[in-house]
This record gives sequence, structure tokens and C-alpha cells, in this order.
Amino acid sequence: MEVECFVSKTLELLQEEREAEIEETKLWQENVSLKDLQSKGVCLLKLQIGSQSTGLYGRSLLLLEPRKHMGVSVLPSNNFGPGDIVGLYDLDGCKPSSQLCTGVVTRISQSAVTVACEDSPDGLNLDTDALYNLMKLANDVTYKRMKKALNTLNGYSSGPAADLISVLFGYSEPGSISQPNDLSFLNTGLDESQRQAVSFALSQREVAVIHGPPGTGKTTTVVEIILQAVKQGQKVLCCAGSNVAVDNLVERLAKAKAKVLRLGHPARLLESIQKHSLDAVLAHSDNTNIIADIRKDIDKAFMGMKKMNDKRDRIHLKREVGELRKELRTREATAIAEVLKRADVVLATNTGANDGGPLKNLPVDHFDWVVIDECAQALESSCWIALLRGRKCILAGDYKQLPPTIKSHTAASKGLSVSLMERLIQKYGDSVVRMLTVQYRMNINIMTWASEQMYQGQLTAHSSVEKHLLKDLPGVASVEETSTPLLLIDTAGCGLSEMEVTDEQSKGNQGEVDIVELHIKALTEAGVKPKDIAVIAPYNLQVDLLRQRLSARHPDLEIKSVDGFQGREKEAVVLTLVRSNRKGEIGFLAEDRRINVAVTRARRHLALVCDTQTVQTHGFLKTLIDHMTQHGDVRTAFEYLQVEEEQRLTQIKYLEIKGQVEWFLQDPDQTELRFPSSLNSHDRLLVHQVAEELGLNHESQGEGKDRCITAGEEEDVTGPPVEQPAAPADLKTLHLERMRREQEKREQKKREQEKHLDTVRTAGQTQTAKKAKIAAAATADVDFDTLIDAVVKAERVCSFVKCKTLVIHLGQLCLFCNRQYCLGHHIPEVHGCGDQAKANARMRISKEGVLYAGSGHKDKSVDPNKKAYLHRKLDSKLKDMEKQRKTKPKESDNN
Ligand SMILES: Nc1ncnc2c1ncn2[C@@H]1O[C@H](COP(=O)(O)OP(=O)(O)OP(=O)(O)O)[C@@H](O)[C@H]1O
Ligand SMILES: [Zn+2]
Ligand SMILES: [Zn+2]
Repeated sequence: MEVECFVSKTLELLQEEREAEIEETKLWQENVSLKDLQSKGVCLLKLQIGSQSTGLYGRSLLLLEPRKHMGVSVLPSNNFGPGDIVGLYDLDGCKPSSQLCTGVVTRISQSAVTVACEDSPDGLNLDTDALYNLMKLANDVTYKRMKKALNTLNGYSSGPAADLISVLFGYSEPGSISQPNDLSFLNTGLDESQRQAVSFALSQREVAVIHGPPGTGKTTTVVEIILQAVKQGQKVLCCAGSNVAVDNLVERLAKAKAKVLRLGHPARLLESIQKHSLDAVLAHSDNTNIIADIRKDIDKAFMGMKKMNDKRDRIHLKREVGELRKELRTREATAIAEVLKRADVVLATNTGANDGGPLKNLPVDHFDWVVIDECAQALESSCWIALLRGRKCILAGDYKQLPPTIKSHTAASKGLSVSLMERLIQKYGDSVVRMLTVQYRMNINIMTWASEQMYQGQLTAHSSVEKHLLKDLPGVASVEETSTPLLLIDTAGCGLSEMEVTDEQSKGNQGEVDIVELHIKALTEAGVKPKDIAVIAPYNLQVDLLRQRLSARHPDLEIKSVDGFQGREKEAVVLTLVRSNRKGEIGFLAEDRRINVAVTRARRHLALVCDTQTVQTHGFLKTLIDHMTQHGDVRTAFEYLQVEEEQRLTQIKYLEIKGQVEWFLQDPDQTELRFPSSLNSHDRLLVHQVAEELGLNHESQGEGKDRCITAGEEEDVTGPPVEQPAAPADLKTLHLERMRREQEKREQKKREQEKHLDTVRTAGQTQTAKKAKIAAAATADVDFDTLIDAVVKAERVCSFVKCKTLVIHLGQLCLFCNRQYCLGHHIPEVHGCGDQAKANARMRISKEGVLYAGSGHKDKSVDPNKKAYLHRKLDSKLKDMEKQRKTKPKESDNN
């Protein structure tokens, strides 16, 4: 009864889903512009043929790329994946009439897609200069196979899977079989929860579910289970929903010396896997020569037939060909069966394990175990294709991550999206499940939220990852961005609204793109490699906006939708939630599992860019915001916008001062330039910079002062009159120092207003250039930055060997060697202070016992964003001014 109900209901829902898919495709082809199709991710427009080659076993491969001269050659964000059936069209459109051929996607990267064509491209006459469209086709192969499996399930009476079916549909309780107590693990590194999962899987009679939350070593555990089964002499059929997941298992099993065999279109497999594919193994089998001989005989007979005139002879030959063909078929079947039987583990995608393929050559009861990985991401009906061949099944996955994608809302709501894993847990609870609880991916601060919200607080972080941060990576400097595992950049109240688009699938937010860009800049300038960063957005439109902005500069930066990152991890994840509106609408961000997937991709750093006011209307998202607020750093987007504004103002002020000084230099009658007392310490710093640049003597003077800064030609300098501050021991000291300074600045400002005048005087005149003395007011508490600048004033260019970059305005001081470097060389690891920096970091960690997580305040003086930006702007302005100066007629020099 249960089975019949399930089958009839599922067949109905599958039909509904199939119709929805066809309907959607039809609707799109008829009504939606190609551009819109592309933005939905089902179509790629105006592709060029990059190359055309013959792949393995005679399959022809087409490499398609975006048009090269369009600048950025990155494919728009799309839903194409390996194994998808696609149609190639000429530029007229994606109508059946303009279809050139169909094929299977074998590879897709951000810059190209490779298609294995069904027809040979020689016959197609493809033009390498022409442009083509590629469109995903709804394909019913999968449906047919699922339907067939369901029908077989319905009529199943006796066969290897009878007991399994009985348990999975609740006719009988799951049982167990006794196992030796002293199980010896092949992988001795397994943690306790993994060992328990393995023992449990071995001791269950019909079914075991392995629940593997993100980063808990699910594959590691599944591999051990399979190897143990093989050790016991079991034959295993192992499947997963995606080719990538299957290949991953093949790779790991082969490494452990298991006899594996991979079914599937060889062009769809990873290169390293191809030698384990059925085609490759067959090509090397003993039967191959005989089969080749038979083929030759058939060809010969055909040739002979053409020449023959006698009717009887022809009939005779025809019969012979028929015999040969029969022999060929049996020979081939035997060869395949032999190869399959020799393997201990046969691997395929869920639908690749169907009866129509190579498996038809095996007896139905050949396999003992069926293992299905990523079970929570698969339709239950697709699992039944393989399950019908097993006595026992192991299901692995995480039902707290994204379920299978389903087009029909009705079908989904009626239960089509419920995976077998979920259904079993609903039916039997924990008795059939073991959960892996040690995770090897996330910093504990990233993990805790997911653990509490999704995994009943059961996860622990392995010591190897518990405290790891970006700054611990080789070549990464310790700045605030790389020292915090959680950074919330809140756009609430900053006016960064989402774009007004009605389509739920395509939402964008330019403001958040700006913020993401600034943060990526900060990370990469601190030395984080773009390939270690993921930018994740829930919406395709936002993904495209981000790619347009970032991909040209960082081709290795992966920018994808949440769904595109499932099963992956990155050192740093930057997540933009896009939604920002008055109504607090969050659309499909409301799917908790989607947010869970996005957050748990991150190993060392998670930056969340969002409008907390909008997204907090959703309870689940609110827990994330609360967690990040409590355990991470919080910045408001204002700080980013403000920094840009400040940079602009600084630049204006700088040009103003410079203009004044230049006027002064050109006026022979003036010997002294006085700056108003309203100058603050920041502006005084600019005065110093201008004087530096023009090669002028300048000094700071003030009343009631203990010290002053004197600067001039290098020969004149006897050394800074101020004690050079010892290199601060750590960032905390720097921070405290800064806090103190802030306070003093405020007091100083008051005093200043009464007392000081800043002066610039000409000190003496030579024939070539006037020497001037610029005096700027200074008090006992001279700005710390000003001091440092004074100390390093002599160093005008980056101290890195051969680097000629000017560092007058925007150098960075290395605290270890005390030299000034340009922004490309200031990281200690880059210019050779790496060891000291690491030693210092280690010392700090052991001294404080904890990793230093940053102060939670944006440290403006070391913000690489700010510096780099200002650097660029000033450089270009300076060049302009230089030009103006040169073209201006010089007034004659005097005396
Ligand atoms: N017992 C262990 N000791 C040390 N590292 C482990 C252990 N188990 C797993 N890992 C590490 O954890 C990472 C993820 O493991 P694995 O590849 O098995 O998981 P996965 O199933 O692919 O990912 P997920 O757990 O997210 O589904 C790998 O880098 C692996 O080396
Ligand atoms: Zn250094
Ligand atoms: Zn340099």
C-alpha cells in the first residue's frame, strides 16, 4: 500500500514538474527575449568558437568563449553544468529551426564552456569567425529513467532489494547485524564521530544514514565505509547526484587502491578520472582485439556485398553479417560484464546507474550495497534507480543544505522536494542516523551560528581550524580585515537600496557592489589571493553586476550564486544579501537552508554586506545578524562611503596648500608664508608633504613647545630631534596609542586656537630654486603620524630593491625594519620581514593566549583602501599640476 501510494503520487508530481519545465522552456523560447533568457542563466549568447577538437573515444569537443574584443571575456552568470544537454544555435535565435546541433556540457569555467557534440562538427561547417548561441534543453532522459525505476519499484516482489524496500516504506523495522568489536580502521585519522558512523553503517542490516554537516568529512567517512565493505567482500554500487561528487569519490577510492570503475560519458569525467572509466578499461581488455576483428570482418563483408552480382551469394553474405553482428553484441556484453565484475566498486551518477546502460549486462543481484552520497540534494525517485539493485543502502548527505531544485511550486509543496534522507529521518528519527560532529573547515566563530541554528549545537571545531584566520595564511598581512573571522558591514540607513526590478530572480544592489569591491580590495591588498575568496550573492543579477565590476581585475575571484557554491569551500567568503527596501521584503532569502549553505562555505573569514533593517524582519536572518554583532566586528557602510568622501576632501585641501606654496615661490618679494592657525594636525601634515615634494626646508614651530620637527635637505639634517618611537609591539598598543592621540588632539585644538600661527618663510635663495622654510605649528603632542613621517622623510621612494614608487604621500611603514614601502611592497612577507612578522604574531598569540580579533573600529590610518585610492588620485593630480607648471612662463629669477 505504502509503495503504491508513494509511486502513484510521485509519478504524478514528476509529471507536473516535467510539464512545468517544458512550459517554462516553451514560454521562454516564445516570449522572452534572448537577453532575458541569458539573465535567467539558461542561455549563453554570442559565443565564439575558441577551439574544436576530438576528445576521448572519438567524441568531438567544442570550446565556446565570449567574444574576445568585448573587453571582459567572462561568461555571464549561468546555470549550465557538466552533463547538461544543450543546443547550439546560430545567431537567429534559439528556435528549433536554427538549431545546429545538440550536445552535452563537459566543462564550464568562468571564461568558457566545452560541449561534446552529438553530431560531428565537421558536418556542421562551423565558422570560427561567427557567433553562436547556446541554450539549455529540457531533457526527458532523466524523467524516463526515474519513471521506469518507480514502476519497477511498484511491481517489485522478490529480488535483492525486497527487504530494503520493506524497511524504507515502513513495512518492517530496520535491523542490525553483529560486527566484530575490534573493527580495524583503514584510515587511522578518523575522529570519534566518524568512527561511530562507520561502525554503525557496517552493523546496520538494511539502511544507515550518515548526516554530514558542512566540513565534517562526509566523503572521508563514506570512503572508509566503502573500503570496509570491500574488505568484507561486498560488491558496492556508489552513486551521487552530480558528476563532480562521483568523480571526487572515484579519486579518493582509487587512491586507497580500491578496484573502481566509473560509468558515464567519458567526456563528462574529470581528466584524472578517465582512466577508470568503462570505455578506457574496455579499450585495454583482452576482448578488445577480438571485437575489433569482428568489426573488420563485418566491414569486409559489406564491401564484398556491394561487388557481388549473384543474388544467392548476397543473401548468404547478408546472413553472415547478421551472425557476425550477433557475435559482436554478445562479445561486447561479455567484455563489459567482465570488466564490471572485476571491479569492487562501480560508480555512476544516480541516473547513470539505470538499466538501459552497461549495468544491464550484470545480474540483478550482483551488488550487495548501494551507497548514495549527496542524498539530501537528490529527488527520491532518482535514488531508486540504484537502490533497486542493493540489499543494503548507505545514504550520506546534509538535509540542512539546499534540497533538489524544483520548478513546479505545486509539485514542491506537495512533497516532491522531500529527499529520501529527510523522509527516513521523519519516519525513524535518530535510530537510523549518525551525525558527524567535528568540522574541519570553519573558524569556530563562523561555525557556532550554523551549529546552533541548524545542528542542535552539536558541532565542534577541530583544533586545526578552530582559530584560524586569514592573516595566518602565508603572504597575508595582519590588518583588521584579515584578523577577524566575522565582519558585518551594515548598509542600514545608508541609502543603498536594491534596484527596482519586479522579477524575484533578478535583484541587484549597486551600493552593495561598491562595498564588496572595497572589501575585496582591502583583502587582496593585505595579500589574500583572489582564488581564495568567494563572492556569493543570492541573485543572478547581483552576480552579474559583481562580475562586471570585479572579474577583469581579479579573474581568479569566484563570483557565484549560493547554489553554485554548494559542496565547496573558500578561505574567505563575502556575502551580499542585496535586499534593501522599506517594506522589509526578503523574497527567497527566507529559505534558511540557502543562508546556511552560503555562510558555511567560509573557512577563515565571513564578511556579510547587508541592510540589517530589511533582512532582520526574518527571524532566521536576525539570528545571523545578532551572532555577527556579538562575536564579530561591525562596520557601517557609512565608514566606507565616508572614507571616500574624506579622501576627496584631503585631496582638495592638498591641492589648495600646494597652490598657495607655489604662488609664494614665484613671488620674489615674499620671504615667508604663514598658514592660518586654523590648520589642524592633518593639514599640517599636508604642509609637510608639499614642502617635501618641492624640496623646501620647513620646520614646525610653536609656542610652549618641547619639541619641533625640522626638515630640509638631507645634508642639513642632523637627525630628528624627536626620539624615534620604538616600533609598537602590536596592534593593540597602536590602537591604544591612537585613542590617546584622539583625546589629546581634541584638547590641543582648543589650545591651538588661542596660541599658534603657522608660518612659512623663505630661508634663503639660490640661483636655481628658492629655498623656503615652512614652519608649521607643533606642540608637545605632535601627531604620531606626523612624527613617523618626519622620521622617514628622507626616504622618498619605496625601500624595496629596484622599486621606484614614490612613498611620500602614501607609503606604509614596516614596523619590523622601520622602512617606508609602497603599497605593493609594504607587507612584511613581500619585502623580507615575513619571519619577524610571523614570530611577532606567534609571540602575540602565545602571550595573550588568544588570536587578536581586531578592535571593532575601523583603523583609518592603516586602511589600505584609503591609501591606495588617495595614492592614485594624487598621482594623477600631481602630474596634471606638473604639466601646468611647465607650461606656465617662468618669471625671471632674481639676484
Ligand atoms: N578525521 C579527520 N582528520 C583530519 N581532517 C579531516 C578528517 N576528516 C575530514 N578531514 C578533512 O576535512 C575536509 C573535508 O573532508 P571531506 O572531503 O571528507 O568532506 P566532504 O564530504 O567533501 O565535505 P563536507 O563534509 O563539507 O560534505 C578535508 O580537507 C579533509 O581532509
Ligand atoms: Zn620590513
Ligand atoms: Zn615598492
